[in-house]
Amino acid sequence: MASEEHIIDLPKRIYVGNGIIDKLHEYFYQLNSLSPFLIITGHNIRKIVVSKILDEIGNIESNIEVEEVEEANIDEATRIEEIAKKMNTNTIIGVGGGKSIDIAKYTAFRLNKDFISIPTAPSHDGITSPFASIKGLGKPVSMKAKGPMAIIADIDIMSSAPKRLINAGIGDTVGKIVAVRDWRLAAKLRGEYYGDYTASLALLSAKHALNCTKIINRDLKYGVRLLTEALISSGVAMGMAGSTRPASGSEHLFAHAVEMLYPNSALHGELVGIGTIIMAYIHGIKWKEIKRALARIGFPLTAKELGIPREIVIKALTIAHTIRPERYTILGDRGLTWSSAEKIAKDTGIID
Ligand SMILES: NC(=O)C1=CN([C@@H]2O[C@H](COP(=O)(O)OP(=O)(O)OC[C@H]3O[C@@H](n4cnc5c(N)ncnc54)[C@H](OP(=O)(O)O)[C@@H]3O)[C@@H](O)[C@H]2O)C=CC1
Ligand SMILES: O=C(CO)COP(=O)(O)O
Ligand SMILES: [Zn+2]
Repeated sequence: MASEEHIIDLPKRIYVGNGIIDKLHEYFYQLNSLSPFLIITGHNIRKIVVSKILDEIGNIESNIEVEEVEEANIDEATRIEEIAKKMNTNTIIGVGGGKSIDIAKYTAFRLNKDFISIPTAPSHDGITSPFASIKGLGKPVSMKAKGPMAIIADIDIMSSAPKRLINAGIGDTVGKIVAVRDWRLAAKLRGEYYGDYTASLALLSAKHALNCTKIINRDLKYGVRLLTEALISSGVAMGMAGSTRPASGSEHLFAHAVEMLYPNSALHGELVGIGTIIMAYIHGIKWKEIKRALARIGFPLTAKELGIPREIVIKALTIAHTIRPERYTILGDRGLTWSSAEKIAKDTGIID
């Protein structure tokens, strides 16, 4: 069965390297980026990174505004959209983690402006993807947004992010092992279109993330570079598929369910990592190997370590299948019962 027609949304340029934030002015010139610029960032990143960006481009290009966001939710998105309209911006730049990047790309999509992605942590694969997770829009899953015209990934900055954020990026990426399995299952059982090429690309990212767990403890910068490339590539897979299907299956449904029931308790990638172990167990694939790899980097592997009550884990497993019923996964249409969810969470060591 052929997929529906869709536009493949890919970045024009990807800059990756050490200390490249100092070359920003040159890159903006190469990209022919149009001012006024609106920079979307978070409170911490404004101090650590945006000040450097302003030093680099601000003295030449004075037409810049900086706005901090607290959460990727619809209220913040609406506020930023009003600001962007008022200043008549042409280019929206997301500088930070997934939250700032998502608000930037969502606003750029709404107003049909250019979007530039400047990640400061390798914590999620939204760096490249033309999708954004905005809370308060009804469902906790991502929606269409603007893909970046360019990505500027400074490995020095990304390596200086807290270890927890780097580990979260590995968690988000190993999740593709399950996402692709779910997709294949949907193709077999439901006749859904399965994109072999984009699935392979997502799996390649997961393979590199697993490999990263052997490298990152002894060579942080090389490990972060490898991980960043895997995250970018996973975003490309989503852009090519025209959906998050290659990158999000039942492991993400579990993460979304926990986030709904117990908001802001853990990072997105941490929940995806736990979800991957659980769903790999249900699929009957290498869940122990994934768990061992994550243990190597000090990834939180229990609900206790994440500060999430065991009942939330079990409840999340029982409702995960209801979050995106149109996307078939190993959880099927009926999901897990309380007792089976409890057994699986115990067998995988996520709860006592
Ligand atoms: N669109 C997509 O396809 C995807 C979207 N996502 C979304 O991304 C979000 C998760 O992103 P994540 O990055 O984990 O979380 P956040 O963007 O919330 O960032 C977490 C924290 O890390 C801080 N931070 C970022 N970089 C650094 C750094 N270099 N040094 C010190 N602190 C830093 C941020 O600071 P500050 O407060 O200043 O920003 C923030 O406080 C979720 O909302 C998720 O849904 C995830 C995957 C894919
Ligand atoms: O987080 C994502 C991919 O890593 C996006 O997935 P969702 O479409 O489930 O929000
Ligand atoms: Zn994710």
